[in-house]
Amino acid sequence: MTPLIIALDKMDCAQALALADTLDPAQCRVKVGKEIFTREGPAVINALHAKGFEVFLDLKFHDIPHTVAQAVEASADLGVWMVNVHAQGGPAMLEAAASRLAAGGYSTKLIAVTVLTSMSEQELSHIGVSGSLEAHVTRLAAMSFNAGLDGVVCSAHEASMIRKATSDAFLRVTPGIRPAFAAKDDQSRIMTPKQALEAGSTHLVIGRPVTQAAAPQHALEHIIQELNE
Ligand SMILES: O=C(O)c1cc(=O)[nH]c(=O)n1[C@@H]1O[C@H](COP(=O)(O)O)[C@@H](O)[C@H]1O
Repeated sequence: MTPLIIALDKMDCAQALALADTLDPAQCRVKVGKEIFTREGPAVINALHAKGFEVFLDLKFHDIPHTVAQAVEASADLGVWMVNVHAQGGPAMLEAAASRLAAGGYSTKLIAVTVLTSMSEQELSHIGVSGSLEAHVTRLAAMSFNAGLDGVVCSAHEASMIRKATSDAFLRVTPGIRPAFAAKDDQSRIMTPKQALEAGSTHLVIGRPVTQAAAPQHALEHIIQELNE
């Protein structure tokens, strides 16, 4: 199955579905995030499922364990392929979420955001995290692995380190992907799709380079071509 996940950001339901119509569910999965889900709710997920897409619901839950377990279960009830939480919520929160999905027999994958790809080491120090960014990401990834999650969201720069600290099967979902033809935007720790897979990513989250392109399907095909070169 394809490693590509296209982030449907900054859109309403009609725009997201129009964009999805230009994409091929055999070539990518789609990610529904806070902006569109807050506007449109589960209807957008149902519509994307009806078009044959597997959906990553990216709401990055971060709350007390009980609340997050309930929210993750509610997401799984929507039939989504993947859902995420913030690893910074701590081991009890992560374990509550993972064990709730396991107890319910859900196949929805649960992953945790380590350190956002927009953050630099300097910014991390502003929120009181001392030491290297890599060490912090690895610590959060190991914690997520031990709590029974399926993987993490991280920068491709950290993917190989995380694989070593966890397992090959532990998913490394990496945003901050910028094909050779695209602008960096607000992302800080970026890589091209090909570099990211070579560096140990299992899945690539790509938003603006595809969604803001004049011809999104053409941009997606360009990325697939870059991957195959
Ligand atoms: O969880 C995410 O998907 C995520 C985590 C992270 O650390 N950085 C990050 O950029 N993302 C998401 O990945 C997508 C990246 O979009 P582009 O920067 O437009 O490619 C956005 O939907 C972000 O919300």
